[in-house]
Amino acid sequence: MDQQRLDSYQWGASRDFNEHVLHKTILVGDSGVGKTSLLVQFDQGKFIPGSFSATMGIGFTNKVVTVDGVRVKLQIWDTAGQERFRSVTHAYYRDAQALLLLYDITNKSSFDNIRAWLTEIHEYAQRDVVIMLLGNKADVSSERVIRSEDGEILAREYGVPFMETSAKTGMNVELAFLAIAKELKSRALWQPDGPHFQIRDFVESQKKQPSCCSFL
Ligand SMILES: Nc1nc2c(ncn2[C@@H]2O[C@H](COP(=O)(O)OP(=O)(O)OP(=O)(O)O)[C@@H](O)[C@H]2O)c(=O)[nH]1
Repeated sequence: MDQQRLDSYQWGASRDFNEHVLHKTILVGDSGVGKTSLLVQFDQGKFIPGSFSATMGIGFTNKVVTVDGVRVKLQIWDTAGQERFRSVTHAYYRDAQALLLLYDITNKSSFDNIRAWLTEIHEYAQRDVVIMLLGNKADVSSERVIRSEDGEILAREYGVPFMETSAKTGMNVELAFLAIAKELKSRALWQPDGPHFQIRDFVESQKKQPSCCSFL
């Protein structure tokens, strides 16, 4: 890899974060599936239990993820899941490079609505946007109504990677963002003769690790 290209990808022309290569990533899914909680867990490593306050509109958090020694900058947008904000959030899809699409494993309608979300994504987002499906609240096993296999089947149908997460315990939260960062870095620094990163293969290989996907 050409060092100059790598340096300009990592550091940009100045030390101003906003002038670096920022990969815009958006969290979408029904209201209450845990988008804000997932972002707070990833950004601050904590879960704030208690009353649910729905996101109004949209906001973002900048986060640096180190991938194979390279700094990858994600600008993560947290959108409001409520229907009344939908026209606002559509406008943000266009320049998104990645979309994390969440449902709640304890809420059937949030899973059933995934197809509608994917239709919207295909209508408003770029054709090559990276999409990852996440079944959140995996810690609430007693209230589970969507089997992990159902998530797998749906993800396979749409050709997107899938994993279950818990914003409460942190399960797979870093892994989900790491996978997205790896894919975006690989695309940004793509070389014709270099290895091509496959996000679905990466996610599947990580799920097979003994340390993966535990609720403990
Ligand atoms: N047990 C458990 N509760 C969760 C998890 N993620 C979120 N919650 C709870 O679910 C509720 C909704 O979470 P939010 O993160 O606000 O959901 P949201 O998707 O951002 O909702 P909108 O802003 O309306 O789109 C809150 O009470 C959270 O504490 C999780 O992984 N496990």
